[in-house]
Amino acid sequence: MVTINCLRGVPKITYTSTPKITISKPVVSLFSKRASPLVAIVAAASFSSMSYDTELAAAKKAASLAARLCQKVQKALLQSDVQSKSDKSPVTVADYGSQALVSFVLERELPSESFSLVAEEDSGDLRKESGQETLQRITKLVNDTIANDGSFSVPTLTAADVLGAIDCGKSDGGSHGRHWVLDPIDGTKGFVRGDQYAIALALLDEGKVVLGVLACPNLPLASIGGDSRHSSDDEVGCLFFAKVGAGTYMQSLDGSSPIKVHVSTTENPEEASFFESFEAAHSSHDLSSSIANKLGVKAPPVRIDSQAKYGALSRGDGAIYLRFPHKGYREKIWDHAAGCIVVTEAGGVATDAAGNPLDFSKGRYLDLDTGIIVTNQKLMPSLLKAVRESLDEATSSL
Ligand SMILES: Nc1ncnc2c1ncn2[C@@H]1O[C@H](COP(=O)(O)O)[C@@H](O)[C@H]1OP(=O)(O)O
Ligand SMILES: [Mg+2]
Ligand SMILES: [Mg+2]
Ligand SMILES: [Mg+2]
Repeated sequence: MVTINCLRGVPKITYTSTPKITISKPVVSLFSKRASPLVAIVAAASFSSMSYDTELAAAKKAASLAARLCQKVQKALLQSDVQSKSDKSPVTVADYGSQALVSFVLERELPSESFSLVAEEDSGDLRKESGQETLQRITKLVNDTIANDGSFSVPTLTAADVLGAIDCGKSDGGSHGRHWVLDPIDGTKGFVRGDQYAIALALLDEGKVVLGVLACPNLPLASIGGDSRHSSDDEVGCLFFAKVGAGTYMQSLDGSSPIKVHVSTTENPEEASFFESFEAAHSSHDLSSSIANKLGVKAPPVRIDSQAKYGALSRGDGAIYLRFPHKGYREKIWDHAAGCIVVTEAGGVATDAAGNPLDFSKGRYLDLDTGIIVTNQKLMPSLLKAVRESLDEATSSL
């Protein structure tokens, strides 16, 4: 049985092997030219032989457009644009606007697809009386970005359309079918500070990440090597993309020709610089420092926000990424899905602290042992050993 869940009041179509088709809602959507059941059956039949080219093109377009919206907001960020969520983490008009735009673009560009989106933000706060001004600002940002792009002929979106597009991201994901996975702004704290952030979009098919796109508007096109700061002359704005079995590419967000990228091939930890979170509250800097010492890494850590770390690693700017959130924090799939395929298709390996591959099939959260480590194939065994020793020491000193 193949179940296609269409959100936003569009049809829920259920197929059984008979095939029996049930359409539980009328085919009505402002955005979609929805698939007929016949088209959907054909799509289901050719499921296993998909090349994901159309999906990748749609994902690149969605992330690039969202990046434009974010760049505009970051340039003139107002204090009133930043709010606090119930977990005390920040959210801005750009996080919401980016999520609405990506949701809108995917549905427009992939009209014959089932559409399930697992995304970070929800519209709860925007539906409150206190959220109305923010909602108007987001709606304007989304409409302005669509109008400036010029490739969609749609009526102006209403605030209700924008709320609906944001709430498409409520899917639970899982191991069956296809699910888009979105972090509309990964690294919101970096975004607010004027530093690095990423729009991270991936596609899961039967629980596996099959494509990923990372738009990193502030990441220099040239290597950031051992220094996360860059001069104002450096050209910035990178788009990384990867498809299962097809490698990882990078192009400028302005649309230069893509170049194939590869992780660092160094086997020598002394030459290997490592990335970690800018925010000490997101990852234990003490633990990474202990691991780096054991491994013999000489260079100081390169601290940058967001999945831009995975992008930079995929082109060999550094050789290791260490992430050890503090006790009680649960990693979400949208914080790693796109980055993971970008780095693995570039020849890297991403595992949890025990060396298990990251499993994106368990729903909205990653279920993992302690932390996330990323490096190349050659360095992974010695990195795992250093991680184990450092974790043992940290436990015995408690
Ligand atoms: N307390 C926390 N511990 C670890 N990661 C966090 C925490 N709070 C938010 N994050 C998420 O960590 C990621 C960025 O971390 P870093 O820049 O350190 O890699 C983001 O996905 C961010 O969410 P968000 O997407 O809301 O910015
Ligand atoms: Mg957040
Ligand atoms: Mg995030
Ligand atoms: Mg986010």
